[in-house]
Amino acid sequence: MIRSRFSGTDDLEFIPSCVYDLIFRCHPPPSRQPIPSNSVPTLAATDSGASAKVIDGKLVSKQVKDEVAEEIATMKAATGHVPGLAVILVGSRKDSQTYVRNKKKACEAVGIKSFEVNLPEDATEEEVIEHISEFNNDSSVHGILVQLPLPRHMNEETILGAVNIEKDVDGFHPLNIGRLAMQRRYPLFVPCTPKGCMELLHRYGVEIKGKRAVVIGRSNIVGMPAALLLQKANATVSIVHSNTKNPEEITRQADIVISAVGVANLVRGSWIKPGATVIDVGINPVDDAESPRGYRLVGDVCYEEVSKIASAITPVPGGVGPMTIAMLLSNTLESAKRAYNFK
Ligand SMILES: NC(=O)C1=CN([C@@H]2O[C@H](COP(=O)(O)OP(=O)(O)OC[C@H]3O[C@@H](n4cnc5c(N)ncnc54)[C@H](OP(=O)(O)O)[C@@H]3O)[C@@H](O)[C@H]2O)C=CC1
Ligand SMILES: Nc1nc(=O)c2c([nH]1)NC[C@@H]1CN(c3ccc(C(=O)N[C@@H](CCC(=O)O)C(=O)O)cc3)C=[N+]21
Repeated sequence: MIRSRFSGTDDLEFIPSCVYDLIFRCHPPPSRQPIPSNSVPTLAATDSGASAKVIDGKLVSKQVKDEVAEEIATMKAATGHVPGLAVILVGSRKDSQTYVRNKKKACEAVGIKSFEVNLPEDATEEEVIEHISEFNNDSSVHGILVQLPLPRHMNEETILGAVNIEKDVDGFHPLNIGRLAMQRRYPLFVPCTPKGCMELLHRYGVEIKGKRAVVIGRSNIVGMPAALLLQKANATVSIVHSNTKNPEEITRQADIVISAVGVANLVRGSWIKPGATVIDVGINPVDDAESPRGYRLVGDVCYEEVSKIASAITPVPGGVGPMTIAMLLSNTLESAKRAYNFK
């Protein structure tokens, strides 16, 4: 019965208020892992003009993955169970195939069992939902990820809404997003990329409370949840998007900038307040004949300029990207711990 209520966004309108209370009852935020002794050093304020500290997503993601692997081993010893993550890929986009392959490898490395379904580009929405339902009912699966983007003939909302919210390790279900947007409420899962940005800020000791933050981009999977998380952490948040008239002036007010746009070198040095912390989510391929792939990846931020003005900056690659995967593993472990009541 519950599953049918959660099975599509249209159904949300029909949830009576008593059920709403139940769904949105306060869920405590997950406890934070202690920062290990080999943790990254806390940032010291840098003078403007000096070179920014590099926020090393590869290093932090390794720390997170080590912590996840250790907890999984302990859970396995105590319960006999390991977490399971199911990934559904529709179509044959090369970039999506690479992401899925990398997720699978990362799962194996920490002891998460991975399940994979590959469907052709012309699969129907019903077929995808059938696979989701199977995973919803499989007790060895604790996380379900539907790789985005989906083919254009599919309704993303309907498909993401079919995932059991207790297995929504991407945090994309409308109810999890809804909880993120509510005061004093917490979702069962926070979307991995924005969660990875927050984890980087936290582990590098960047203060958020009372600071001004600007998020560039407002997509459902990155910009919007990133802005909500910063606001929940008591920053004063502005959002810059494609219709914003004076993005440079607004961004220059920020102590913390998160850019998630998909335009190479959009954010120039002149956009940044001296000493700001800059998190670059963008992943943009640019032609490079010298690279074995024929292209290399750059962020949204003009690294050369901004690293001279900011106090700290994430590189691309090696910044937010590896954190996204680490947070997916962490969310999957969190889900399995809940399923087995393992603290
Ligand atoms: N590192 C990681 O783990 C991940 C990286 N990414 C990368 O992050 C980037 C963004 O991804 P995603 O959020 O999915 O992208 P979307 O295309 O869904 O959203 C882009 C956002 O940027 C805004 N925008 C577009 N052009 C401009 C502009 N000139 N100035 C200001 N805002 C602009 C859009 O505004 P509007 O709403 O008005 O259209 C939109 O809100 C991509 O490069 C993607 O590859 C994505 C996911 C994970
Ligand atoms: N349901 C769903 N969930 C997602 O989280 C999701 C998705 N769909 N669709 C696509 C985007 C993109 N994304 C990235 C993950 C890792 C890197 C990553 O590890 N990047 C490396 C570089 C990798 C390379 O070199 O190719 C880095 O930045 O260092 C990047 C991007 C997750 N996404």
